[in-house]
Amino acid sequence: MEFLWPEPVQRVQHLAESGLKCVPAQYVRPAADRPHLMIDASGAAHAARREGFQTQRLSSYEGTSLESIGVPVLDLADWMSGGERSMAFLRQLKRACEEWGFLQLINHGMSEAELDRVREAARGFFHLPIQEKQAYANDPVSYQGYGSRLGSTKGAILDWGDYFFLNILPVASRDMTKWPTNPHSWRSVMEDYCKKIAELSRKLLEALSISLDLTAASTLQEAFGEVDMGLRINFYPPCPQPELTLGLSSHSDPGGIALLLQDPKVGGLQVKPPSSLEWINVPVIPGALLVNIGDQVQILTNGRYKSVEHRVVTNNNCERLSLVCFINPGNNTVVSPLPELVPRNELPAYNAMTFKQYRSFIRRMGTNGKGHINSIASPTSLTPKSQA
Ligand SMILES: O=C(O)CCC(=O)C(=O)O
Ligand SMILES: [Fe+2]
Repeated sequence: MEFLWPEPVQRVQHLAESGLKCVPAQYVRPAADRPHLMIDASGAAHAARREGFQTQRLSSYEGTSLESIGVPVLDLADWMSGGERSMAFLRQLKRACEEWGFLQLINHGMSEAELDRVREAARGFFHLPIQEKQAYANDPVSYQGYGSRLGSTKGAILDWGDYFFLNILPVASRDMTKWPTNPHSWRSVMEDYCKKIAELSRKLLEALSISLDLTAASTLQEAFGEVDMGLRINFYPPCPQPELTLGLSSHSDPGGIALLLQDPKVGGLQVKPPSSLEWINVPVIPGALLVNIGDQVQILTNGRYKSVEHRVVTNNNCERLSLVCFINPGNNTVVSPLPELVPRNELPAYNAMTFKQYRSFIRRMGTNGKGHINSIASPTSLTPKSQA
């Protein structure tokens, strides 16, 4: 049986390649959601740090100290080295998860050359002829394959981007008919990359649990059950009017944690941490992996570690590619705040539900800032201010 999207699917890449000068109406965001971009002398649009302030080049941060960039940078070699260095790592991790929900991870064990091979295979698929790609078209039930929208609400405003999504774990959830055979290296490169990311995510979950002082009987790993892992490759073509659209509209990731490999040359990711009223550009640190907290970890930690709103802005001259691995609780795992993290005499801040039920929000309704998680905040709890 075929499951259909509510409207015929347009591939954004092919719209962009058709040379249109204006963005079609269904991609135009309401004024309040439009990115603040600045146009430089050559006519190229860049994301502005703040409206009216100087343009920050997204692709180059030479001469900028990492501290002044914003999103904290953590060195996994500190965690692996033990002793005082790993204690310092835990303190930085805790702070990053409480204040930013995002961190840039360096020395994670994968070389830049290796990451480039992953990006190259991923990009190769999007540059295949359209007919070849259409054979992998996804549907709104499994989501696996080549896609161009999130959510199946008729008439929704669409994002200026295409993607490729696959279930990776458990292995039984894979639909191998959706795994590209072209480029030839695609399957082996992605399989190998996902294996390494899964291994890295186990280290991160362990560090996260220790940073929360969780006891061995009640770790995040335990609470996740059998991990569900997904891979999403995002492809954002150049956009003729980037000031009207978003490559990916504001959302927090529904799952546990996400490990994101940015395009090494083209920025576009912006985050809005709880203490900020403005969107902050996330710089590209070549070779780093971005790690971010998803809604399930916010729920499990009773709001202590935050999933943070993020979005992607487009530009008018460069395509952008990113790869995200989502590490989630098992589909049928019931997720609710860990009792150890709920203050005595307080009710849990969130209602319990399975991850599968939770994920159906974004799959049905699309991105919605932090609306999905806020909708399951328990009304009787003292919801932390930052989620209001
Ligand atoms: O492309 C990016 O940098 C972000 C992608 C993202 O947030 C997602 O796929 O959930
Ligand atoms: Fe995301």
